[in-house]
Amino acid sequence: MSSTDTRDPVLRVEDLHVRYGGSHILQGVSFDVAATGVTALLGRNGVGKTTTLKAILGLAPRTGRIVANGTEIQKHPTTRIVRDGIGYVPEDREVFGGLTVEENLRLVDRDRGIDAPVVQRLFPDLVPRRSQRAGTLSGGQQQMVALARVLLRPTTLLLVDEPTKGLAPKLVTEVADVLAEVARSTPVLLVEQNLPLVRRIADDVVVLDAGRVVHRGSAADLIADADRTRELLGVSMRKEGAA
Ligand SMILES: Nc1ncnc2c1ncn2[C@@H]1O[C@H](COP(=O)(O)OP(=O)(O)OP(=O)(O)O)[C@@H](O)[C@H]1O
Repeated sequence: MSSTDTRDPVLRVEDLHVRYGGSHILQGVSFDVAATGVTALLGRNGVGKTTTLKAILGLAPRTGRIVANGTEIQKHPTTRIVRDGIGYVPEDREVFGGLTVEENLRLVDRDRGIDAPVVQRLFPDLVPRRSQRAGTLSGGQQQMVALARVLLRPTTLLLVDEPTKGLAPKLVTEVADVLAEVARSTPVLLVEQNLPLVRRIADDVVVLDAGRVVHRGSAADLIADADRTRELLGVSMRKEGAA
């Protein structure tokens, strides 16, 4: 048996700092992302969640240690980090509204596009919409195009920033289902404000406050503790709350 534990994290972040000018945005953030399932990165508005994702990707000026798949990446440029398998779906989705679903996907995978097995398996709803302009899709379907575009490349870890922001409840559920399915094969670090969704699909949570980690643990345990959740996030779930 190798000494490598299958529970070794896919990502380890140690003492991550980000400064913008005189602002010290991340102040020594450390956490692991498990090699399976969904790890949710939570926190009130403006605490540094998006900055954490950008720092992992090299899109924010950072110091500290970041180990992905056993390799230190904190000195690598973004192009290499992405090429080595860290996928990123930013908050604004960035689909090309004037292009069809198929064209959006062919920009990444010229040969297979929507016919790629990963798209057929994870995003079957997109298949009959291959000739539809992406700008006319629902917000949930646009999110699926954005996810599919990233997953067309070999991905060992997927970073997803607030994928359900602004979506109607039914579409939130659709996106949650897709993310849960994605996470069966690719670990996900998810920034999300929707607690019912976090309870439904996340295994672990990391909570930031003012640029520091203030809580790490199981998603179910945190959300079951309404007082602690309210203390950390300013909101909590009623017991009967549903996703
Ligand atoms: N490029 C930048 N230059 C200067 N300050 C920035 C920059 N990007 C983010 N910030 C600041 O860093 C802090 C953290 O922002 P960030 O977007 O990471 O928070 P967040 O937790 O993702 O918030 P939200 O939930 O509102 O998206 C905020 O005070 C923000 O104004």
